[in-house]
Amino acid sequence: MSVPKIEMRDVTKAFGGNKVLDGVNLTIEPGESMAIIGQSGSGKSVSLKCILGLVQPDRGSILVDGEEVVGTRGAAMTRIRSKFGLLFQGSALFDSLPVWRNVTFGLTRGRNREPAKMRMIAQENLERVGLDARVLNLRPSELSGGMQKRVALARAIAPRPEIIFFDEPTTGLDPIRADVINDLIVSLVDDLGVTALTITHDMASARKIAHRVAMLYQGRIIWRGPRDRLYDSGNPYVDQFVQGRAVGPIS
Ligand SMILES: Nc1ncnc2c1ncn2[C@@H]1O[C@H](COP(=O)(O)OP(=O)(O)OP(=O)(O)O)[C@@H](O)[C@H]1O
Repeated sequence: MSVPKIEMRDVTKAFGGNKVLDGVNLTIEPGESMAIIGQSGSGKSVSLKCILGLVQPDRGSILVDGEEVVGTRGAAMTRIRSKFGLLFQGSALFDSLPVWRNVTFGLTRGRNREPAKMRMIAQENLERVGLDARVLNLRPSELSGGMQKRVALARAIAPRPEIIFFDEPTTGLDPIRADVINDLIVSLVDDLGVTALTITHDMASARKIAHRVAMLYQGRIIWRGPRDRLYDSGNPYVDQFVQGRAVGPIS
């Protein structure tokens, strides 16, 4: 078997007396698209930050291509992070910069390097997300929320990361625009052959984007399975959550 792209082993994290992760185990294979679902406050973002090396777990191990992330700093962590692309929840574009510089930000680290080449790279990545050259010189605030998401997607893929993290990719979009973004994510993941990890409470998005879904509850992964089992999991916690019922084992 190949080495998993990402492996979380018994990851535990508390903030003061609040035990947020209580032994999370999760394996994501190369080329796989995984979604973590769970209630607000269930620790989805904390799990993501642990993988990114932004939060240090109290216990456990996180391996990326077999390399330990926990406790890794400096140049070694920078090298691991160079494999990552991230689509933030609120798009997080810089409004002081035109679209093309936003898209190439990860390549130039904010410096104005080789503008002609960077504009070409921006244009190529914008085309991949269905935007044409007319947006290159616009400011993000001149775009709709759906277009801003596309620009943020173009920025996430521009450095050709091996792993892309999608943090609530459909938040703030109407259901139709959300579905357009879901479709785009599916085709980008397929075309670029990347590994993807999405955290979301949008079930339609999880079902569309992910090959497999894992549910976090009380600090543990209580269910994992293929996306077409999400509504047929046989797990009362998953059932209640995906159907959005107020009554059930989750109080
Ligand atoms: N830096 C921190 N310091 C203290 N507590 C934190 C910190 N980061 C997260 N928490 C706590 O950890 C818990 C889980 O938060 P997290 O943001 O991971 O939830 P989530 O599942 O991503 O929720 P949402 O869907 O609302 O984004 C919350 O109770 C939160 O208050």
